[in-house]
Amino acid sequence: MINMNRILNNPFKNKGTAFTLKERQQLGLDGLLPPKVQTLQQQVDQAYQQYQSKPTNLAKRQFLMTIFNTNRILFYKLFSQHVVEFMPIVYDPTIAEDIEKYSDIFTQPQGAAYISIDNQNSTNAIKRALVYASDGRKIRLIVVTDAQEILGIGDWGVNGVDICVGKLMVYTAAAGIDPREVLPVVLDVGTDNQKLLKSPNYLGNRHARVTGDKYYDFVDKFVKTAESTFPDMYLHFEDFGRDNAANILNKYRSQYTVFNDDIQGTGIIILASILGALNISHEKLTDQRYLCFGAGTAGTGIANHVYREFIQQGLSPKEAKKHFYLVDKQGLLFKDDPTLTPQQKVFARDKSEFDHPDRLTDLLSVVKAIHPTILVGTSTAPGTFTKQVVQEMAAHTKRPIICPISNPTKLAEAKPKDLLNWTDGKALIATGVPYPDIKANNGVTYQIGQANNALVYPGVGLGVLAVHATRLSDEMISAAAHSLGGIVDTTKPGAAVLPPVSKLNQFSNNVAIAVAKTAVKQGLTKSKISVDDVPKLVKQTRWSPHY
Ligand SMILES: NC(=O)c1ccc[n+]([C@@H]2O[C@H](COP(=O)([O-])OP(=O)(O)OC[C@H]3O[C@@H](n4cnc5c(N)ncnc54)[C@H](O)[C@@H]3O)[C@@H](O)[C@H]2O)c1
Ligand SMILES: O=C(O)C[C@H](O)C(=O)O
Ligand SMILES: [Mn+2]
Repeated sequence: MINMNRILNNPFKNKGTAFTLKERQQLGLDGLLPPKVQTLQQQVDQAYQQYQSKPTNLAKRQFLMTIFNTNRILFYKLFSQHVVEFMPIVYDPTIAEDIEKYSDIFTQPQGAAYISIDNQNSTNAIKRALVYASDGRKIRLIVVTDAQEILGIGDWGVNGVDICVGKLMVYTAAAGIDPREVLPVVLDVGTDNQKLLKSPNYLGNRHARVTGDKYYDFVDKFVKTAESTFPDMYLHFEDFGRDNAANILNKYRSQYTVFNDDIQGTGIIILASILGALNISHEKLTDQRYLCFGAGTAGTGIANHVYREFIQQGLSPKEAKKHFYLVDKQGLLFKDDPTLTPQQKVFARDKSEFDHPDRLTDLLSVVKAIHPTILVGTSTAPGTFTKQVVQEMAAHTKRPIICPISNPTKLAEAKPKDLLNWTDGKALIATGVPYPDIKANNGVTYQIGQANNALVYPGVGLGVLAVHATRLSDEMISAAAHSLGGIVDTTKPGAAVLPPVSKLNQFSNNVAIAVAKTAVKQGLTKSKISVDDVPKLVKQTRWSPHY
């Protein structure tokens, strides 16, 4: 009896109606399923019919989560046949709505590990949570969040667990990461979200965020316990707050194989977007002037990776820095500002460079003063790339590169259709969420590249796992960005700056091979591997859904 329950209730083992009659007998499942034995494809088709009947995106997501919670193979087979359609449902933007409502609509813990600073703040308690949640599985990938800065929607406390589950789904759908080897983890250190603290339904710790040493000690216990419990594990940090994200990455990256998606994943995808745009415009990177709008975790992370590419392409660090400008709430960031974060300080400017520095307090004035050729929005401030800003930028460069990537959709700095219309189709655009093709006023149909880190982090993970990389180096990150080139036909009018999501599987493979080869060349693998073996190892590491 116990055995039977374990199998039908174990999403990693359950096949549902696809258990053959013989299996049903052997496993003690006689009479526990309707008589018809279905193939995986029949289950997929039937599930897809049900999916289509759901009235809203949230209802669609919840339906898919039911499949996810009962049968992972069915879920991933279904996902694999509808990647483009499902990405915005299981992931961004629908996931944002799901996170906001998580406690109100809670039905299932989704196989995550919940680690609370209140009652699990010890190595033993953390280890127990990790061991119980992994239930005997060998974990090779953890996505962890403390949910302080979820997408652009802010602090969502324990509700943020969804982003880890969603990111992991994309790992498997895009790059074939074995779903049995992954674990979503949420660190609940409290929340400063008053709405949650007041809500009777809220399921997390009901107090303000713990900060300072106590917070860092807790994170440290988690990292060390996770690393010792799962020694062959790649640790992905997601949506930590601006004051902590870079600190945590920098603290652990020379010791463990860790990755911060908002800093590094976003760095890769925007660098790839820029390289893709320059392939279309035939301009040189080192001729560009870069303006970051919203200099937080993602903004400064991206700037840093693009800056490295300037150096890669021959500029000295001092020369390269001259091409970068950061704007945040206060306007252009200057060195004498005592509120700058360490990441902002790197690119802050001298007031003496400008005639009227005190006037540079809004985006339009800064654009007028510096004439950027690349504008990247990570501000969470919707609609801030106005017609005036964009036309001012376009007046001084032939093909302005514009990336409004604040998520979800409602927070984007601009809509791609407007950007195209305001610039007569000249803007080279990448957005955070997917957009359908756009027919602009000039008659050309434009494809819009999706600059979401989801296009690259799965491939990076696959590469790391395939060769058991011991660190994730800047060189591996740069290789990932470069590997996205050559897929789009850049001669076609309206070509996108990035390859389409429909080719996610193909280019995740390219990313994985590039990352893994670089790790091998740098000697950053657990054992010695030949570069020639990398494609084979990547292929072997890819899991695919079948019974
Ligand atoms: N497309 C992607 O792959 C991707 C990846 C990471 C982050 N993002 C998006 O980027 C945004 C920022 O994320 P983050 O993690 O860096 O958050 P963050 O809080 O670290 O950074 C946001 C920054 O914007 C600044 N800001 C807020 N309002 C502003 C305004 N009106 N004008 C100028 N600056 C303003 C804040 O002061 C802060 O420095 C989010 O919407 C997130 O979804 C997208
Ligand atoms: O989750 C996403 O859609 C991308 C990114 O990591 C973000 O924080 O916005
Ligand atoms: Mn994120």
